[in-house]
Amino acid sequence: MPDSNPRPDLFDKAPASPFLRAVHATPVRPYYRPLRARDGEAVVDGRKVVMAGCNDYLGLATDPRVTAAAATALQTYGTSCSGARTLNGTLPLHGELEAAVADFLGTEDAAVVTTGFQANLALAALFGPGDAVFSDTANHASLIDGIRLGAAHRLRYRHADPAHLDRLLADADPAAAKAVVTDGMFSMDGALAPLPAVTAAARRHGARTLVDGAHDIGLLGPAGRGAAELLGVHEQVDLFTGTFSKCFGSTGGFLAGPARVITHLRYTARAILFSASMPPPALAAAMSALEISIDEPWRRHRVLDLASRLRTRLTALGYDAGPAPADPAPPGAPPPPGPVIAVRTGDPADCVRLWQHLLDAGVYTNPVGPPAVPEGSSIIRVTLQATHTDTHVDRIAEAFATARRTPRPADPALARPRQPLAPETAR
Ligand SMILES: Cc1ncc(COP(=O)(O)O)c(C=O)c1O
Repeated sequence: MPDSNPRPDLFDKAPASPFLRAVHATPVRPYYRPLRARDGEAVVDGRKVVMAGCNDYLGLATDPRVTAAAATALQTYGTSCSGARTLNGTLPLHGELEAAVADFLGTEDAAVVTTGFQANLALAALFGPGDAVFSDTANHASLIDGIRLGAAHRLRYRHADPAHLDRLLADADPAAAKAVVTDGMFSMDGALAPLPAVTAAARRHGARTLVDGAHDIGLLGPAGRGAAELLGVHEQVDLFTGTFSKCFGSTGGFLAGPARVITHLRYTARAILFSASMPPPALAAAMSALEISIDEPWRRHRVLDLASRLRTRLTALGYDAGPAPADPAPPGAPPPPGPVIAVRTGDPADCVRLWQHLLDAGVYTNPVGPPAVPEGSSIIRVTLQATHTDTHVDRIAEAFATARRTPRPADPALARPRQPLAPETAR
């Protein structure tokens, strides 16, 4: 007799999201594709293509100096510290990297942690009961999770909307300790947070400003210290988080700010206390890449120049390649200055069809749907690197041009009304 009332099974899960279901209804399989990337190119399925979907913006992850530093640390210290910093997972390299990060950002202290995601989870240790945290709706998932793990009241302000933030701050309990939390450069479309207005609103209401510089520290600003430096408010930011996995050719994360805060986090943040520390090769690679990024500013100038040229070309082809001027809403907000170009595509099937066309034409990109972008939207996320040649960029532009010329039932990537990328729902 079949069980008329079967018990639910935890393992019976529907495909993750409408976006993924729609993608899986097509023959295109864009995710978890094994590849090997180096110097602006990648080998995918045995074929060499232009790599336009990698966050190694400064091209340092395969730089021989960085890999040699990692190899030396590997030989000297082994593969792993096999434990957390507190007890048995601290090498001299951890302290040296922390000093270098603090020196670079001009903060009193810094703590390095195993990933950038964990750096943001560690923030939970700051957010106690009775506190209030104000979060941009387009913040990275790790920031959202760090806030959720904490005990503070969470209030979300509309993406890049400091007037909305200001209103929420004004309405909040005056007795609550407050923090405003935002990405510096938003990961999916490369738009800058309006940090001058955000930090001003925070100050007006006695709130601390916490900025995740995962995509912009090492890249933007006169000294490469990030979006806050570029926008002239580096000193107004109270605490930075970041990663070594994008500009700094490695893996790992950091928090940088006042010594008393960093000490508090070292002793209380569960993401630090209960996880094995950054491994030796990653530490040495990050240290080497940080030094190179400081010594070789041409890298950031080069990638920003290439991105600006490519963005112009894609827009001229008719693509909605951002910045959507309405996206970072505030008047006078600067356009995305960085190496992330979001080509808006709309329908998931069209998004992955365009992705497949680009790959067939020899260009690897990233198709992105919800929850990384708002429900109902999708993008082809194109990223550039300092190690790209002009020819690489020509090939990217040409692949997009041929997609435009390829007849297809109404190509939705073209001439589509601009859609803001700010998620309306929590991720
Ligand atoms: C804005 C932002 N913060 C944090 C992270 C997490 O960094 P990591 O990859 O080092 O865990 C990412 C990674 O994509 C990110 O984009």
